[in-house]
Amino acid sequence: MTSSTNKGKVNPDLINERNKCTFNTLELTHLLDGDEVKTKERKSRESFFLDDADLKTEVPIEYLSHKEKYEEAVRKACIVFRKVQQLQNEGKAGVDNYREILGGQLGSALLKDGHPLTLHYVMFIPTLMGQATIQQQAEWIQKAWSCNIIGTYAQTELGHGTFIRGLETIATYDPKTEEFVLDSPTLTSYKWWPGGLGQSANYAIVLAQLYTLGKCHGIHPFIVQLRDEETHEPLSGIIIGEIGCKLGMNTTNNGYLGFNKVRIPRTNMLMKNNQVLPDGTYVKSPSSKLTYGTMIFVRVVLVQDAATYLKKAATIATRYSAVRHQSQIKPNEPEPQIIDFVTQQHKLFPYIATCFAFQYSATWLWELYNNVTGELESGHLDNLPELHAASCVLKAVSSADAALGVETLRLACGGHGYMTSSNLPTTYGLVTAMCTYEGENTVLLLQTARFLIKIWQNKTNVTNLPTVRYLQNSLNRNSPFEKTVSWIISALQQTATGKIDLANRHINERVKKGEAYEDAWNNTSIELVAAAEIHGRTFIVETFFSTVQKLRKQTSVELGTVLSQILELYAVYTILRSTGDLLRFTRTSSQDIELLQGWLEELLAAIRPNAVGLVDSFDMRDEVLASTLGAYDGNVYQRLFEEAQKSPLNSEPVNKSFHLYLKPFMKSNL
Ligand SMILES: CCCCCCCCCCCCCCCCCCCCCC(=O)SCCNC(=O)CCNC(=O)[C@H](O)C(C)(C)COP(=O)(O)OP(=O)(O)OC[C@H]1O[C@@H](n2cnc3c(N)ncnc32)[C@H](O)[C@@H]1OP(=O)(O)O
Ligand SMILES: Cc1cc2nc3c(=O)[nH]c(=O)nc-3n(C[C@H](O)[C@H](O)[C@H](O)COP(=O)(O)OP(=O)(O)OC[C@H]3O[C@@H](n4cnc5c(N)ncnc54)[C@H](O)[C@@H]3O)c2cc1C
Repeated sequence: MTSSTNKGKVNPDLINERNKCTFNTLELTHLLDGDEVKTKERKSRESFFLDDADLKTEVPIEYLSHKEKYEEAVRKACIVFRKVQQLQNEGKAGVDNYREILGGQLGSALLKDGHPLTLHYVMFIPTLMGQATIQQQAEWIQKAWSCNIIGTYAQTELGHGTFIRGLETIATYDPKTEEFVLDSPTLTSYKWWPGGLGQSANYAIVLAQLYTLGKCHGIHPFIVQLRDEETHEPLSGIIIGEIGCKLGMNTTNNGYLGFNKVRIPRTNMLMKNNQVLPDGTYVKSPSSKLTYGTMIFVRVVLVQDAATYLKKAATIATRYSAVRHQSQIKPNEPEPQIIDFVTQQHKLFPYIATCFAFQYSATWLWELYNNVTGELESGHLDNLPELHAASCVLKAVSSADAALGVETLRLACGGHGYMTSSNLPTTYGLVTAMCTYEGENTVLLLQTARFLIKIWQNKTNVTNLPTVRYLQNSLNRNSPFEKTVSWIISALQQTATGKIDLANRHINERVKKGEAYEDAWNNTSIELVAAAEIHGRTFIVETFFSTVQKLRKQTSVELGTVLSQILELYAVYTILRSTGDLLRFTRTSSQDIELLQGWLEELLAAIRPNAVGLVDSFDMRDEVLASTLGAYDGNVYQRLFEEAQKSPLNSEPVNKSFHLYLKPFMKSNL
């Protein structure tokens, strides 16, 4: 295995685990990357960034002040972006590469607590590409690609993040000067949160309520210059700053922004979808939701990012569990590796399986996204609702499970998992943010529920809608328990259908009793969210199943067996999370649940010899893991001790506070 960059002696427990592994880890690495060539390319990109001496930080960032953290992050971000441009010029920077460079793989290795310029690539450029006219793209895109301007995406305000129709920033068209006047009429209308906005970006896409000829037309995107291109001073009428410390992502430079009657040319409204003509006439696009396109794009790419962060945490916790010994299983026997406790396996292995499950759903979603955006370009909007519903539920489920997974894996490392040097707390900070940004998860699940209920109520023909095809006939499917993934999928589908049907009945009952439909919806929303969630999980299991079926045709028998085991584990674990619903909505009996539990335990035992091999296959370099507990060589205790020496408190034998406070306190008597 080549993932190690650390030349230290490998811990004997890990050597033993690697010797036990029943499959070729390199074969799995290639499969996860796509093929051998892609693995080689990824590794060469990793070296290109990680071996650059200028991108290393001497002092752990945790010991820097807030300001120093930011300054160090900008220093590195500029080097990273320069290198990205170099890749671009060599034609080596596709979306997958940006994903690595900005997300959980390389991004979080280079800038551990967030990148102050990410929004430039993740939302600013994609919005220009998706919402600007050809002429506007000619004006802005090149400047943005070459980073002559750095942008962000300024949508959320102090008062509104979710309900974007309620945004208060105003852009009023003045036909006399052919300009828009941007204004923040209230404190709650100040933009609040955009990444890089504080001190980094000099441009932003600003979402504002458009007024022309006295009429409001809802929110629209505008490109707005915020700072002077030479001095970086805020332009006249721009009130700007950083929002302060957060649970995590403390180097992303999230900012606030207010406008005091700031004028921008008419041509700075992004007009691919809707237009304002010079005389102020408003020309409407076929769908008002096209303005929301960048949000869909980011939700889609986040599913892969959730998988990547989970891979990182799973690698750290699994390797640590192999080298950590504690307690006794039988008296007078040596202390076992903690990975031999079945409860520990239950914390680790389902999340290893989840990494695969999310990666395969992310690939599926990315393909759907490309197909549907291609159709949108030629004016076909038919598949947009399904893309929106699928991206909402997959973003919500993957980020929620990744956050829960990272926290579970942190707990699985006991006290040492609480050290920032384990990198699990910082990873949690990055992942839990995903549950909120780009659409708060409950809100997104309700969007998917809206789609599901609409289909259920209207008895829509679902033949051509892959994510909901199962709704056609699964309500009354009552097959007896079989120890197969197909049975689990069928039972999950039946459960999801039952929950959708029940939520729908409850809405109808409430309406019949005289409630307004919207109140009935709100009063049924606990059930609606639960229905959407199980619908999402069902889809993830189904996609995992069909992917493994395909992959098994090309893998060795040994790897094929392991892939089937982790698929089964993910499926059984998922269905057991819904035991209550299974008993309610299918003919599953209490004995069947016992059989499922037995199956889960068998799978944990079957996967045990390959656990380290599986996470080794993720092939995350030590610099990517950045963890005292997760390094390839497993030298956990040396690393913990070495990292502790970096604490500034250890640089002198006696701290001045002893003389200032402790000693007088200890010597004085009341
Ligand atoms: C450059 C090259 C490429 C390289 C790039 C490569 C990149 C790779 C990078 C990889 C590393 C990643 C690193 C990450 C770093 C972190 C970055 C952090 C970023 C964080 C940024 C943010 O955080 S940025 C703000 C996001 N802020 C939201 O996310 C607000 C949520 N809030 C709503 O999104 C709406 O407010 C909400 C609720 C829908 C209601 O909207 P609403 O009230 O208008 O609509 P209604 O509910 O009334 O629904 C009315 C009808 O619209 C339908 N509909 C609604 N939305 C639709 C839609 N999008 N598309 C179609 N249809 C839609 C709906 O289905 C209904 O349809 P119907 O009527 O037929 O049923
Ligand atoms: C780290 C981070 C980075 C961000 N970056 C950006 C950025 O670059 N650009 C940008 O514009 N924004 C950004 N945001 C803002 C982000 O998109 C919003 O915070 C997010 O959309 C949630 O909106 P909110 O904060 O208004 O939450 P709220 O909507 O106020 O949510 C609070 C609670 O209300 C509930 N709730 C709200 N509406 C409903 C409803 N209709 N039904 C049921 N429950 C509801 C939610 O479920 C939640 O429990 C960022 C946020 C974070 C945390």
